Formats: sequence, structure tokens, C-alpha cells
Amino acid sequence: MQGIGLRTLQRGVASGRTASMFPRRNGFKFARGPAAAAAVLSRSKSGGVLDVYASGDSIKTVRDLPPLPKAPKYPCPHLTDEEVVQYLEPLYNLSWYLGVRAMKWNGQIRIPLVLAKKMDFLTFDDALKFTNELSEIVKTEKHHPQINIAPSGRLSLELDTHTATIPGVCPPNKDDPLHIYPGVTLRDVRLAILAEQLWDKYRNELKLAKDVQFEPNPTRKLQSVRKNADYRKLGFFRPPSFGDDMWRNVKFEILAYMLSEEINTR
Ligand SMILES: C[C@H](O)[C@H](O)[C@H]1CNC2=NC(N)=NC(=O)C2=N1
Repeated sequence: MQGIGLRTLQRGVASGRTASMFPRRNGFKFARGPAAAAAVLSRSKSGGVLDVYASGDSIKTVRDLPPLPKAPKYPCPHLTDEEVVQYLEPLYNLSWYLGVRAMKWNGQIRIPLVLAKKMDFLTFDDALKFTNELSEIVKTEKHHPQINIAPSGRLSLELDTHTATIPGVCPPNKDDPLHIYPGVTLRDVRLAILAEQLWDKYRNELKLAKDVQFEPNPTRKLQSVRKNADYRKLGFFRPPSFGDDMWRNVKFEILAYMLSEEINTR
């Protein structure tokens, strides 16, 4: 059932004008390390097509993460290209990834990105303990994650900022319903780094988490980066220059991503 839906969606996308903006998987270029990061920066500054990049291999533990950024005030802007390279690349290396969530907001369907990680605890109770400790951090951060705990002890953490703005587009006009569009901001990056520190304690000190942690598969990791690149290139919001037909196709592509997301693989 799902396969048919996906193929239909892909046909819809392939026949649409936006097809070339989303190169198919075999059209990807890969680059690694600082060169890759530099490529992303220079290309995005020149307004060109963003390459998919894989993160450098130097970030292996929570201690390799960059220092906490300052918390911006709500509403906060979505991450810039520079912030993606500085913060998301290292987080990807520690098994964080970008996912999408569908929600309704003022009657509109919105599909924001979320910064996410799955953490495997020894038991359901250990995952609950972690959640309770995290809630203290959440209080001081004044930033709230979405948490799901499976009976097996797998905790899924999803971070996004509800009141986010899109740099360069928001605020074009405060009456525009697209003025606020949920997404990933520096507040989510902060919470991710703090959660990662707590997770590290549970795994390495308390030994209440599994040795082998959930790894998003490499394809998914790259898709996740691609999603982010496409997302910031085109936006999940509707740029003023997009006609109805073009916007419809962009939404199809996002839906195709959602259907192909691997979920609960355990
Ligand atoms: C006023 C208050 O701090 C805001 O409503 C905060 C609360 N926690 C929040 N949490 C998240 N995840 N996104 C927000 O935009 C947000 N806003």
C-alpha cells in the first residue's frame, strides 16, 4: 500500500517543475571533512545548489562537540548554513539526525524539521529516569522536547522550536501566517548538546544505556543532510516566487520523504 503511494508521489514529483531541484539518490556528490563543509558554505553563499556532505570523522564523543551557543530569544531564526556546519555536523556524528513531523497549525498543515535522536536504555525505567533528569534541564532552558519511550526502553527525542522565523523571509509582514514557521534553531542545538551530555552519563558512567546505540543508517543520515540543504534552499515555507503548481510539487517531495522515513525499525 505504502509502496504504491510513494511511487505515485514520486511520479508526481518527477513530472513536475521542481524535479531537478531534488536530484535523485544516484545523482549525489559526496565530500568529506572540512573540504565538504567549505563547499557547503561557499556554494550556499553564491546561491548555488547545495551538495550533500558527510561530516568529518574527528567528532566521536560528547567532549568533541562545540561549546553551547547562546540561547536566542523567542521567536528564534532557523539555523543558518554556518550554524548547520558548526553544530549539526558534529551532532550527526553522534547519531542525531533531522526528521520531519506533520502538524496542523491555525488550520494549515505544516511539516517542520525536527532534530532527533533515538537512545536505547537497558529498561523502560532507565529511560524514565533519564527523562526526569532531562526535565530539570528543560525547565531552565524553557524549551520543550517531544519524548516517546517504547516498552523496550528505546527513547526517541525530537526537538524543534514552535515559534521560529525564517531568516531573510520572516518577518516580511507580521500578518502573514507564514511569519512563524516551526523548525530547528539554536535553542534546539543547545538542548541537543545538553541531552547528549546527560546521555553520555547514562551510557558511560551509570551504564544504564545499551553499549550499541541506535545508528541512523548512512543513507538516512545523508538524506537527512540533503533534506536540510533542500529545506533551506527552497524552504518548507512557500517562497513568494513560487507559483501554485511548483509549491504543490515541493510538498509532494516532502511527503515522499515522510513515507520513506524508516520508523521503529527495532
Ligand atoms: C514563552 C515560552 O518560553 C515559549 O512558549 C517557549 C516554551 N517552550 C518551547 N519549546 C519549544 N520546543 N518551542 C518553543 O517555541 C517554545 N516556546
